[in-house]
Amino acid sequence: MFKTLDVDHINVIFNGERILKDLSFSVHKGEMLGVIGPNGAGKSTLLKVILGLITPQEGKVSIQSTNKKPVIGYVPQSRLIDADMPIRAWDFVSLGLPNMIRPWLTRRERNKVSKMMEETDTIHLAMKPIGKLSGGEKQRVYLAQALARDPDVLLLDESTSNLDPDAQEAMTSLVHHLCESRNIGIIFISHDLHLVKKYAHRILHMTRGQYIIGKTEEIMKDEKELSLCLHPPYSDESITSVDQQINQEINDERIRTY
Ligand SMILES: Nc1ncnc2c1ncn2[C@@H]1O[C@H](COP(=O)(O)OP(=O)(O)OP(=O)(O)O)[C@@H](O)[C@H]1O
Repeated sequence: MFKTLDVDHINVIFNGERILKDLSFSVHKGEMLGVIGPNGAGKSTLLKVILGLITPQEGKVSIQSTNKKPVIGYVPQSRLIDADMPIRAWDFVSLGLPNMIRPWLTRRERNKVSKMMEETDTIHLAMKPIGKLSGGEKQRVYLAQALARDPDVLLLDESTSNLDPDAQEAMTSLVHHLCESRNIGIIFISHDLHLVKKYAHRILHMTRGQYIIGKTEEIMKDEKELSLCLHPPYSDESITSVDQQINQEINDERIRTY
């Protein structure tokens, strides 16, 4: 059973530039931490450090769990999957099972795959080729695959951002439900403040080298300011003369074409 994930004084430097600076926080069981911040703030880097894909120059990540080897599930924003890939959604989910050294599945493992697909409402897609599923269907299948490992911690990197608003809401609500029913820890990166506000228990707001972490209502107190900081308004002054020239050429082309 999962207890806590501790991120302890993490420092990451890329090409002499400090991307993560002395970042520390914890995620507890049954908690969903929303991570927000502008492009380049280091959000994905943080997830890669937790996954062990990037070794920080300083600091460490530890997971307290009754499992001898704590498991991390990961759902990316998207995956390159060939539309003609001859693999069914059911088999794709089974690839998430731990210790798959046999070429066959035991009855227990088969039941597990079916259960994960039922929980993520994808069982009706089980026999369809993965490449033929819609974006929203694929994301739910990726989630089922990540859950098949019985993760202590689940990491989602903008994993709903390609979906329409209803599908985003449905998937985030499902993840929120799984977090509480399985008592796992979830970290989800999102640029959608509405979703973060509704589903995160706490929020980590990252900017380059500066972090604020707190309860959702606390961080969202200045929602308008936060929104401006994450999505700066479009301004005519930011258009350079080169941009203007390109826009003019595009308009001229349109006039010529139509
Ligand atoms: N492997 C790497 N080598 C060098 N620089 C990197 C590497 N990975 C990321 N960076 C740089 O680190 C910074 C943070 O990148 P990161 O992907 O973590 O940002 P992010 O907050 O997830 O941004 P976004 O919201 O755009 O996804 C960026 O400037 C990026 O170019």
